[in-house]
Amino acid sequence: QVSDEMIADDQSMTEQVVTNGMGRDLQRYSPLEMLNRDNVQNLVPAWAFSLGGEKQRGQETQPLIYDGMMYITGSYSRLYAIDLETGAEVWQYDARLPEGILPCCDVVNRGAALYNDKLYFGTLDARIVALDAKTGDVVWRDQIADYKAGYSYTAAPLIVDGLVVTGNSGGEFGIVGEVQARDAETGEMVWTRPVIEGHMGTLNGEESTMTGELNATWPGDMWKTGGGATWLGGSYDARTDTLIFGTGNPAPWNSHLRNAGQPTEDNSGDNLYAASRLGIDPETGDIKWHFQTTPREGWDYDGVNEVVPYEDREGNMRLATADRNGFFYVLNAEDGAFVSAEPFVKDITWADGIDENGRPIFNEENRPGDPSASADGAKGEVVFSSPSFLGGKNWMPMAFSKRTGNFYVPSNEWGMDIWNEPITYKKGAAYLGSGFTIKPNYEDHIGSLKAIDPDTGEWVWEYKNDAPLWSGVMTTAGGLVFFGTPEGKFIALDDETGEELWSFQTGSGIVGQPVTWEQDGEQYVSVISGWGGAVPLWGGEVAKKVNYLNQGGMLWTFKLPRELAALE
Ligand SMILES: O=C(O)c1cc(C(=O)O)c2c(n1)C(=O)C(=O)c1cc(C(=O)O)[nH]c1-2
Repeated sequence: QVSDEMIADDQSMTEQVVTNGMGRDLQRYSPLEMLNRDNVQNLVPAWAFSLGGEKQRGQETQPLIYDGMMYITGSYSRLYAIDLETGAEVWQYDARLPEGILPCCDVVNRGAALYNDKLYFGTLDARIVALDAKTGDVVWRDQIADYKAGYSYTAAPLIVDGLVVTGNSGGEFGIVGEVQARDAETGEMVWTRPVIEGHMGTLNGEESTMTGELNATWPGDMWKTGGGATWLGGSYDARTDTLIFGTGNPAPWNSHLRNAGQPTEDNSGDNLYAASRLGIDPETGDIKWHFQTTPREGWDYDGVNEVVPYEDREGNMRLATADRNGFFYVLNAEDGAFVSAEPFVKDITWADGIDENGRPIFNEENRPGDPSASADGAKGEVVFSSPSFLGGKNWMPMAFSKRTGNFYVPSNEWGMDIWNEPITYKKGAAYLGSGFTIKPNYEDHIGSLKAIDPDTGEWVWEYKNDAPLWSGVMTTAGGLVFFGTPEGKFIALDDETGEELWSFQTGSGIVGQPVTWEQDGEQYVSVISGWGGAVPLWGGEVAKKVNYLNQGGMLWTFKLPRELAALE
């Protein structure tokens, strides 16, 4: 049984990985050092596991490891239980999706959660399912929202105080972002927190508090379909007992329809709380603080990227997040107050920087134009903006190293031509009001893994990759940084220099999230391979450039054999 203590100590308990993020602070750091810079060249495959069938694409899962088992989710809302010793399948669960699901960005799932004797995972028809971890039998199942209205769910759930806490997806369909907390045992709803101003939360079945202030930052009824999907799930800072969720783009993309196209004296076009980070009370669902990365958002710069609690070199409790908009933010962990923001990509054109209050210094001429100002009203002025709407960084998680004190950030150097068009809301239909073409900013690379000193924002080193990076990163006390590439390589770098020390060709592009653990005195590393996610669907010319490999669905497990650990 996975206890609250095991969840709280997941980072230091090296024989298990029971949380998404290798700890609910999502540091993705392992204190294991058996495998290290001196012996990583001896890392060899132990076993591999195919997800089987025809559903070979978009494998974004992070494996969970507990009690001799590995649990992975697969694309198309599948979950597999695998024997950790042999790599043999023990059971599998297929959610059997209905026709007409509407995930915006591929049929992905990013992982499950473990608590007591159950596994929890989300499905593309916007459900949360609790399974018996031993048998795979359904214990309870509940609907998060209506998939016919464009809702889906791709994130890993988060377990806090006996609650299973979920986000939602659907920002491209004019849904309303929400965080929900259910009793993990029974599935009963405890609270809900819609994240767009004007909507009511609930607590124990009763209406609780309104989110924000009705119409304070949205014109007319636009808040009713305001987007802000909480589609990456959240983190938990135990030191302040705070859930931290990011919120996606406001809907529609066309900012001129949301009073966000022009600066206003009272910031009434900010469209709270889209493109923000929210600190939420796990007991009541109340918002404790908010920090909006992109007020007046107009480029699809979702604010969902993971927020990582950490201690800086002076012992301050901080939160770090690398936003789609290209800036790496440090916030105060107590109240989400702005501390600093520095660019983590080379070319940012939509803003000249971030001011001392954390607000962007907008470059107004790089905001896509208002179609209603054009001669026929059909298309606004086309502008070039960087980063592209897929972001300086997308969902693929960065890692913090307790060894170096640096963050390791998977980033992409690309921009886009973007324009606006008229659009009206229609249930279950795309609600963008924008068009775009992504362009690489450099000939020789789009992907760029950077080691970033959070105290200064300085880039310690950069590892360049031809294709856009789309996999999670993991650090270890052995001085290693693991990640994968769309070209199929699973790579270990030196955390101090960025030098490539080891790599393995996995056969398909990697968009998964690596983990490591200890078993019978030996260190193991796993990652899933299977190209997919938003790049092949939305990347246009860039996507063609990276179609090197076949689709896939293979979990690879590597180990450092005992007899090779001492060999250099
Ligand atoms: O607004 C949303 O609801 C939403 C959801 C998702 C998702 O759930 O996967 C993505 C996005 N937006 C998105 O903007 C995006 O770039 C994206 C990339 C991916 C992916 O898995 O590669 N998902 C999503």
